[in-house]
Amino acid sequence: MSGRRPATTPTSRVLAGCAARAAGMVWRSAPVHVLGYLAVTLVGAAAPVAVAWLTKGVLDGLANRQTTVLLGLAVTIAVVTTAAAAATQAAQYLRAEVDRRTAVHAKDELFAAVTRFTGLARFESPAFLDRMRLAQQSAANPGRLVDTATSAARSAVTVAGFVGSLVLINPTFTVLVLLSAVPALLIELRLSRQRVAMLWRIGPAERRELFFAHLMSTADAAKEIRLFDLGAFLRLRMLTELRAANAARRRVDRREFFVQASLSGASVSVAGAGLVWTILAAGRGQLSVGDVSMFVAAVAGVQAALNVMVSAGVMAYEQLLTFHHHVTIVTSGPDLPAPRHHGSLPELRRGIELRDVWFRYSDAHPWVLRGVDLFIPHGRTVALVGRNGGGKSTLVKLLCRFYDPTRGSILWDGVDIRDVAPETLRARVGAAFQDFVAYELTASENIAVGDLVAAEDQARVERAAQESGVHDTIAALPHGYRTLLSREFAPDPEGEEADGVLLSGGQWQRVALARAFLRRDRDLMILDEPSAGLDPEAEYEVHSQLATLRSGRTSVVISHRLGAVRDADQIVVLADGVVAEQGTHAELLADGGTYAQLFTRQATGYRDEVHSTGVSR
Ligand SMILES: Nc1ncnc2c1ncn2[C@@H]1O[C@H](COP(=O)(O)OP(=O)(O)OP(=O)(O)O)[C@@H](O)[C@H]1O
Repeated sequence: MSGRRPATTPTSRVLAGCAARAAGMVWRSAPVHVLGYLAVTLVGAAAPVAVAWLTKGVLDGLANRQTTVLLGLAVTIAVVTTAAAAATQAAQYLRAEVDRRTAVHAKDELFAAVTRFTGLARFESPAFLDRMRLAQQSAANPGRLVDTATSAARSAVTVAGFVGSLVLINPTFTVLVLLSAVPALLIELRLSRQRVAMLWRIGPAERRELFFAHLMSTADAAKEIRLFDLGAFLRLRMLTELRAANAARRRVDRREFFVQASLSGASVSVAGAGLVWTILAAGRGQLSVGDVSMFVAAVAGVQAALNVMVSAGVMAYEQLLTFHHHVTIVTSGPDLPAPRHHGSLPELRRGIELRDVWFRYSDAHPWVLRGVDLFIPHGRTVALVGRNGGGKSTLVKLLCRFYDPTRGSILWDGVDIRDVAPETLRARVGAAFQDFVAYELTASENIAVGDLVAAEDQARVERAAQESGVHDTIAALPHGYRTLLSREFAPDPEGEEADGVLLSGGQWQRVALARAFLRRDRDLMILDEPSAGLDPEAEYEVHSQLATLRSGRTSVVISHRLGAVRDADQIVVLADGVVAEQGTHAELLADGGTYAQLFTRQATGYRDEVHSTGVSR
C-alpha cells in the first residue's frame, strides 16, 4: 500500500475477489440468519406474482359468473398477503442481525490487520488514513451485500413470474421491456463509479472537517480555542471543507438526477405504449378483462422489479468498491520488511551498535540522521542531548524499529534488528515516551498497559506507581486505582464509581513512568524526557528512582535538562544528524564544545537567578 492516492477503479476480477471474501465473511458470521433471510425473502418474492394470478382468477370468475371459486380465491389472497407481510417484518429483523454480526467480524478483521502493522509510517500517510476511514465505513457492507443480492434475486423471481404472463399476451413487447433495462444498468454503473471516485476524492476534505469538528467539541483544545478566540476561525475552516465536499457531492447528485429522470421518462413511455396496445386489443375482443388487469400488473411489476435489479446491481457494485478498501488493508503485506528468519533475540550482553545510520521519514523529507555511528554498551546509560529537531527521538524510534534506517544498520549484540520480528525486539525494550498516551481508562489500567501480563499482579502495579511517585496521588482518588482518568467518558452511572478524574501534567508523566517501571526487567530502557513535566523535588526523586532502575541495565535517556543526565556513562550530542560530541560530562565540559556551551548556559541561568534573588546568602 503506497502513500500516494491511487484513483484507479479495481478490475472486475479484483471486485469478484472482494465479493467472494464478503460472502465468506457473512456466512461465517451469521449462517442461520442468512438462511432464514433467504427463505423469507423467497416467500416475499413469490407473493406478488401469486396475488396477480389470483386476482386474474377472481376477475375472470366474476366476468364468467363462476362464483363458487371466488371464496376460495379470496381466502388464498388473504393468506398470501398476510404471509408476505409477515415475511417482510421477519426479513427486516434478520437483515439487521446479519448486518450487525458481519460488522463485528469486519471490524475485528480490519483492526487486527491494523494492529499487525509493526511500523509507524502507514499511520503518517494521508492516503492510508483516507482508505482506513472508507474501510471503517464499509464494515456493514458484506451484510448489506446479502440484502442487495437477495433483493436482486427476489426481483428476478418477480420478473420471471410476470414475464411468463407477459409473453403469453405480447412477446414483442416483453422483449422491449427487458431490453430497456440494459442501457439503464450500464448508465447507472457508470454513475456509481463516478460516485465512488468522488467519495475517494473528497476523503481529505471530510477528514479535515472531522478534525475541526473534533477540535471544537473536545476538552483538549478548549482552552486555546477560548483564550485565542479561535471559534469563528475554526468554524469557518470546518464549513469550508464541508462546502467543498458538498459541492463535489452536489455535482454527482445533479448528474444522477438528470440521468434518472430521463430513464424514468423512457420507462413510462414504454409502459404507456403497452397500455395503448392492450386497450386497443381488448376493444377488438382479443383480450379479456382479466388479461388487461394481468398485463397492466405484469408491465408495472416487471418494470419495478427491473428497476430494483438495476439499483441492486449498482448498489452492490458501489458496496464492493468501498469494501475494496477494507480488503486492500487486510490483505496488505507487512509495512516493515519481514525478517529473513524468525530467530529469538538473545539477552543483551555486549551492546547495541548503530553503524552508519542514515534516516529520513520519506523520500520527500530531508535527512534527519546522516551517518550516525554509536555504541550503546550493555549495562550503561547513554544520554542523548542536542538542540530541538536534532533527531534524538527519531533515533530512539529506530532503536524500537518503528522505522528501518534508510541506510546503515542497528546491531543488537551483532544481530541486525531487521533480522528479528519487531515484537521480539520490543519485548526486550521498556520505554517512557515524550508523547506518552493518556488513556481514558482507570488509573490501574493506565499503568498496566506498560505490561499487561505483569499487571495481572496488582501489587506490581502499585509498586511501579510507588517508584514513579504517583501512588499517593492515585490512592487519594475517589476510587483509588479503579478511578477512571477521564472527563470525557462517564463511568457506569449504575455502578459504584463516581465521576472520572483529570490528573495534572506532572502526575500523568509519573503514570507514564510507572509503565516503564513495570517493564523494569527489560534489556533496554528508553526514557525520552522522563522528567520534563515534574517539579524540581519530584524530578530529583524520580531521577534517583530512575538511577536505581537503570543501574546495571542498558538505557538511553533523552533530556534537555542537562543537570539530570550529567551522571550518564556517556553523553552524546546529536547535531545536524550526526554524533557531534561524545564523552562523560567532565570530558565534554573540558572539550568546551556544544555540550559545554549548553550546560554552562543552563547552569548560569540558575546561578544568576540564585544570586539575583539572594537565595545563596
Ligand atoms: N513523523 C515524522 N515525519 C516527518 N518528519 C518528522 C517526523 N518526526 C520528526 N520529524 C522531523 O525530524 C526531525 C527530528 O525530529 P526529532 O523529534 O527526532 O527531534 P528531537 O531531537 O527529538 O527534537 P526535540 O528536542 O524537539 O524533541 C525534525 O526536523 C522533525 O520535523
